[in-house]
Amino acid sequence: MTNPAVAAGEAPLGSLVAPEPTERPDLWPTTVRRGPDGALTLGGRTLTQVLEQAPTPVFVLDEADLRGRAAAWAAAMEEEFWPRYGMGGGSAFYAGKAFLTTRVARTVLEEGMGIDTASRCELAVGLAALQDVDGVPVSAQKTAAAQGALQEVDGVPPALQDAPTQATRLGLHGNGKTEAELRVALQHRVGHLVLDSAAEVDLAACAVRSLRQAGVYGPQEQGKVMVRLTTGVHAGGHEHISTGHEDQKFGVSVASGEAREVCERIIAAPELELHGLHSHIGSQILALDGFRQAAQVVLRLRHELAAATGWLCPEVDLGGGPGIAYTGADPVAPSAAEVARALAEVVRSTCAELGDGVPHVSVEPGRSVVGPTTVMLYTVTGLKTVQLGEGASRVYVSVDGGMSDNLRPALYDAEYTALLANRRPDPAVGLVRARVVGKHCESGDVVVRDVDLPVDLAVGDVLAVPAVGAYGRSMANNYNLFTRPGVAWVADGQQGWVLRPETLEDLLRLEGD
Ligand SMILES: Cc1ncc(COP(=O)(O)O)c(C=O)c1O
Ligand SMILES: N[C@@H](CCCC[NH3+])C(=O)O
Repeated sequence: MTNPAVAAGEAPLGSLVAPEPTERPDLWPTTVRRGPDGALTLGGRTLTQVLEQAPTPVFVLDEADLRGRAAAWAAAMEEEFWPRYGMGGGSAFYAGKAFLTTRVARTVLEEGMGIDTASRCELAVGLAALQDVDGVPVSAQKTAAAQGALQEVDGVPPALQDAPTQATRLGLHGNGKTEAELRVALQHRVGHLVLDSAAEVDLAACAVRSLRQAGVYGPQEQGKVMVRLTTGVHAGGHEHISTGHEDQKFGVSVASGEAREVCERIIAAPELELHGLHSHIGSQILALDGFRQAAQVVLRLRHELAAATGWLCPEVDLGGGPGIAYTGADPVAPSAAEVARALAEVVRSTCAELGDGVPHVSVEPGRSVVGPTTVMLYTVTGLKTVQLGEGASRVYVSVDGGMSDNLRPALYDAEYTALLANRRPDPAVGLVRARVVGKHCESGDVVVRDVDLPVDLAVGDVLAVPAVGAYGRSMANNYNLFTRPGVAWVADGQQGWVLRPETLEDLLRLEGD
């Protein structure tokens, strides 16, 4: 068979074939391989077995892989920053925004990570999981007034009235937090309550006063808070996911002096303790230099604050952001151990230069914990060939999902790849340049912009898109009243649902009169 040509200026045909799991293991969940029949197997289950219980479109999460990645991050931070090396200790918090359910939260907590949350419902899920895993006893001091405070926040279920009150393995982020949200976090003594603005300092102080009055806090007890700094370091895969530079909504600027003012206010406030300084420079970062630069800015501010006030912040949180590979064109991303080592080196040398003790150092990776653990399975529903002139053509491959289950291509021009999953591609049949598209009424509804697929691809074939675990299901939506796909877990030959597929009933349940 003669392969059709690709358009001028495009990558040569054959260069955009999705790597097999054996070729680029970093792209795929650890247990994915081809079975004897040529179809993929996931978590010890054949593709047919997976699809019998979880038809396409479906996310499939490899639970052993998630455990391994969470354990690797926890171990890397502990090993690099453990006090026996003269460091102040280290910890890793999973950024739940990447994908959070109670099961996912329990899994990462069991493997030694904390959980960073960014909304009241993420916090509620983190609290529920923490209670399951750590069994932290319910506060004996909980009063009716405090229960009233909890109820003020919609979406924090009554079950959380019994939540642990020493949730130091949780964090809460977000710009524009309300006093009620801050109060819930303070009531549960989340370990990383990251204030985002000067206004939040006042609200947090106010919340502590009300918790003292309610008897939830002792008369002198302080709320432990961190401050999110804007370090001026620009990094990340796309403008919309880069967050350390000055002209954006998060954090307080170090360069303008606002950060120092805000921190000094916290140090002076009787209700608050400045537990740490926080920096998050962006997401999908593959080079480590930005992290090093940001760490230096944070540590210098810590030094200046100590010189001015005598208070040396015990902790520094260097945020999330480590990237992953999405296609065969991406480099293999730095491992958790490599990132932790780079941070340890810069923290150690900068503190030595400044003459400061080394702080406890934490990180908040999301994408690199869950991203590669999950593949999306789609069924091919249609094929259309478009002639591009001069013999070039492109095949549009429609699948039974689209921008409602993966918004990243539309939002960030994100690149993905797709592998024929239900049979081994036959090298003898040749390739076509394909664009995998969804079923939504938008021409920008693209799942994979460019990929080379076998010429004999047919309706009914199954495609696997790797690396969709982070910001896939978590940013899924109901456009065109699509029901959001489920997330199946697979492990040791078993499977179940992390999240069941949404149904029409789920959508109709919310309708009003
Ligand atoms: C404050 C904060 N921490 C952690 C993360 C997690 O980032 P990533 O998934 O890139 O590791 C984000 C998202 O970019 C974030 O905004
Ligand atoms: N949602 C983004 C990452 C931003 C994370 C939040 N700060 C993505 O899909 O890449």
